[in-house]
Amino acid sequence: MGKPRGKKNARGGASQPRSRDDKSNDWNAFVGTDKSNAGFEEYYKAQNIMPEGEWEAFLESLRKELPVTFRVTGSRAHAETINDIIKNTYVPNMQNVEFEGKKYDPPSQLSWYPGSLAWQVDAPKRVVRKTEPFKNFQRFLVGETEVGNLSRQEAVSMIPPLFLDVEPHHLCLDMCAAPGSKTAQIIEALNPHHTASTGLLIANDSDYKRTHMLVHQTGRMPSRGLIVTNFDASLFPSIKLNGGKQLQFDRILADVPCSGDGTLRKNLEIWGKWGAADGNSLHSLQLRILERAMNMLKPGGRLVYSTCSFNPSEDEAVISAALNAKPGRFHIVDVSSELPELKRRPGLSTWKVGSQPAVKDRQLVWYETFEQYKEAIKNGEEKANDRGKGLPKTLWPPANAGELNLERCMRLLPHDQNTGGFFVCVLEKSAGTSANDPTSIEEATTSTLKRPASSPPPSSETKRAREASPAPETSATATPTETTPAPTAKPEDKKEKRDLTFREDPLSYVSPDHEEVKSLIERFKLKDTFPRDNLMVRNDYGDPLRTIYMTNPIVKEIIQNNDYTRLRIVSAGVKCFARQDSSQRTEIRCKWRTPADGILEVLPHCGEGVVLSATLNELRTLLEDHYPPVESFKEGQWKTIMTERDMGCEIVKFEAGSLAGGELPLPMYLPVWKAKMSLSLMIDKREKSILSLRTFGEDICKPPPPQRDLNKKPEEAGEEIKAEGETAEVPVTEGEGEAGLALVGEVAKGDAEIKQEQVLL
Ligand SMILES: C[S@@+](CC[C@H](N)C(=O)[O-])C[C@H]1O[C@@H](n2cnc3c(N)ncnc32)[C@H](O)[C@@H]1O
Repeated sequence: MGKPRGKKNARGGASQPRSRDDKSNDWNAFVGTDKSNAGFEEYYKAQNIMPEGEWEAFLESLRKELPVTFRVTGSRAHAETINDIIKNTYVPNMQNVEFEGKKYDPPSQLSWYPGSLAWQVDAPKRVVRKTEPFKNFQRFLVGETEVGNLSRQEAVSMIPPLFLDVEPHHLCLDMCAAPGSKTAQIIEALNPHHTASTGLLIANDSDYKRTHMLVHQTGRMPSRGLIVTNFDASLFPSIKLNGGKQLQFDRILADVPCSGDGTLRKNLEIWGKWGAADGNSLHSLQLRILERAMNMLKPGGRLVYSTCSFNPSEDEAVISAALNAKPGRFHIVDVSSELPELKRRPGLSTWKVGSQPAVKDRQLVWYETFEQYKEAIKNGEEKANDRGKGLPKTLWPPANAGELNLERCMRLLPHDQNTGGFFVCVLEKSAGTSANDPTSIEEATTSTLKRPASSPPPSSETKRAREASPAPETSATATPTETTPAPTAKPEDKKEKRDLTFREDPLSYVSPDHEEVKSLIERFKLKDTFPRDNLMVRNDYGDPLRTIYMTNPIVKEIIQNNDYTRLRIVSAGVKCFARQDSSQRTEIRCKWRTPADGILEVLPHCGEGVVLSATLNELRTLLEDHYPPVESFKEGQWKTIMTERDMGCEIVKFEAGSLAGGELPLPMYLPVWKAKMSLSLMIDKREKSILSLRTFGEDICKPPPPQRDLNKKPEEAGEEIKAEGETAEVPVTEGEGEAGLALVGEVAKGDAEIKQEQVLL
């Protein structure tokens, strides 16, 4: 089976290859420009996805604007507090909102969502834009989403991870993960109280650019147990562990690319493009992804298969074909008692297969059986190809469909609870199943050679590491020195050949005795709990050059037993320390700061007196000026402490409360850089502005002074001299937008593409 062709649609699948402009298909004669599509109606009426009497309600619901829904991100210590703010501050203010003579309800909680942590806003966008209470609420939503306390997500899309039933020790795989909303839910489940999880999540997507969306998205919910990979999920490689063991997953989510007709309420273009061929052509890829997932699942493990398509050819047909490919080894789990308030429809045990040949009227042709279809091909009545492929036999209901418990699958219909459409099936592997499944397609699917080269050039970290370190051939035998320590011992010698088409930076672990690690331990008074042997860098030689990531032991085991290019690892762990470029570098004992992303990971290991307390007075000054002199702060404990502190990074806890014209509902941890005479809040300017708006109701941040070329003298660079000959220290992050903002314990990242998907209301 080939990859879907044509442009990608909202669900990452192939879109209708025949475009609206394809005159030969007489498109406009077939498809209305309004929200209707005769082929869609004919197809789904025939499928009996609901009783006939409900058809009009179904269509009517599909034509309505989809309500905005969002989750309070579950693993935050402050989730309840955020939920209470919505419930007790905003909702009461949104009673009795009237617009153009009509009353609109305030946001309501989704009854089926655990802990009532998910919300729905029914008011249409224009009401939100034009009425003060909703406008205020929107500002709150945008701010909290930016900092990662809320996550905008379609209600039905929240469902699959809930049925995955993830526990903190689980080894999980999210096969088609981008942009990452379900990935975030799995991370939350792995880290329920933001404790260091022993579990693993590999978040994978075949689209390289989208893996970077994943990296940004998961930056809001950093996890030491996270790896992001870039693979065709149907070819996902086997992963080696210590002692030659092979990794098997406790939980796998296969949220596969699909035709996406369940998203008709928000992707209106689907009304014009829908065709039965879309679902038919995706079936085989979906099946291969599901079968690959089945092979990698631990006996007794759970696998959730989901699509946002109503189409049985992408849903029940895939499930039954996969079950029949492994008779007796998997069963569909009866989850009718889980999430009892969630209305769902049972899966179908029989369905129809329709073909839409590329002829003028795009008439649907039904084929009762595969044999009938073959006969039609033979007689020349049907082209041998639907999208050039021919329909696979597995599209038709198998003879044993009635025995597979397909009714345990769930179809979410829009008119049941005012949502989009979705299909979810929970599968479990029998506990007695052999780990090495004899029908495993592993051998045939693990070769990275099959993957086209599509990687970007190496990043600056790699280049820098290559410049700073000996060439790989010689480094293996080089004697370790202070500055280029040997990589930590690996359990086995890596014999795998590198896939040179994959050009992300390598990963290696820093020696726990490295001088830079010692400087971190000294600066942050890191306790014995600090996982100093789990510090990873993005170069081959264990050199902490710019960024240090923290991983957990299972991630380390994977990285040390598998060539990173074979696994196509885009990122791993949490960015915990970033080197601070500074004009005063030589005088600074510890040249590392904690980026806001990683602050929560470092926090539990910090010794007494490391975390400094501050108020909104200090925050105001730090936001107003990029490098406020210590002098400029009000007299008090903060100023006294700051005057005495060594240069370097401080972790500051800004206490909750109302002060200085601002309000902070929850405490917030942020990194502050202490220079000789001045301070600097170490978040990027965009995040400063967001924080300012959120806390002080206005953007109080002055524009940053021009960045100084550190190779030039201040006077050459035209730099402002701050005080007593001290030059302003330009906080050099790894690119604007990279620094996160750890508010209420979590982080946010800027990413234009994610923003597009996440624009609230
Ligand atoms: C429905 S979206 C996934 C949505 C995601 N699970 C979420 O909740 O944010 C499908 C994703 O599958 C990816 N995809 C398409 N074909 C794939 C393949 N063969 N292997 C892995 N991912 C694939 C697309 O790039 C797209 O990001």
